[in-house]
Amino acid sequence: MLEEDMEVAIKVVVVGNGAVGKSSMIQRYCKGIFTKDYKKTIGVDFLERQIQVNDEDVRLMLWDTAGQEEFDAITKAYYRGAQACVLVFSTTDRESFKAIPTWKEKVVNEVGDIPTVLVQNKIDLLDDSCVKNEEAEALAKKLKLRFYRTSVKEDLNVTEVFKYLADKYLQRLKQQTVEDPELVHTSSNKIGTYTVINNQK
Ligand SMILES: Nc1nc2c(ncn2[C@@H]2O[C@H](COP(=O)(O)OP(=O)(O)OP(=O)(O)O)[C@@H](O)[C@H]2O)c(=O)[nH]1
Repeated sequence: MLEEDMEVAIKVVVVGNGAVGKSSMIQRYCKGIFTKDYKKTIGVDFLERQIQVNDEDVRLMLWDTAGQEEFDAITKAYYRGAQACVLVFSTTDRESFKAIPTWKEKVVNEVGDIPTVLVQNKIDLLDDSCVKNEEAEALAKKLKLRFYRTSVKEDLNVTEVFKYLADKYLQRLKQQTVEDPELVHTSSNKIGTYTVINNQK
């Protein structure tokens, strides 16, 4: 245990081009639902889910950021304080794959090196794939990221993505606590208060 009765809250940002399935992934994970309707995310929205990782209570706050460039100014501010990141591209959208390094850079520029995964979503549409397996794996290797293939529609691998991030974050937190016992009392792992400017869908 890190500390008796303490709940660790992790701010996770889910980023990537528009329509790759970011909102759907968060909805699937937090609410257990999937809808076929596409509604462009305006600005930022968040949902949360509580899980147990190695007997530790963890609250994941999943921040849904708009994939459209026009909302860049708003979303950038929301990367701040992020403790983990999901970089998403779609199996059927080559541009979304090509944009991954840029998304990673944007997050790193704001918050530095945080636990991050690369996700290829819409794996149920593999017949219409625009990205070869080897390419995706090579990118993950190049960026030194754990790689997951998901289908939010068919509920494949979504839980694993967030479990991995929570695990990785806790490992880092424990490591930091060993190195600096005071750190566990700082705001970095407490439940923060964030202001949602605009959570319209
Ligand atoms: N076939 C299939 N469709 C999916 C999957 N995940 C999401 N979709 C669909 O893809 C479309 C876009 O999904 P969203 O979750 O709105 O995408 P987004 O990345 O949040 O888009 P922005 O809000 O513009 O950034 C919707 O019609 C979803 O139903 C999947 O795994 N398989």
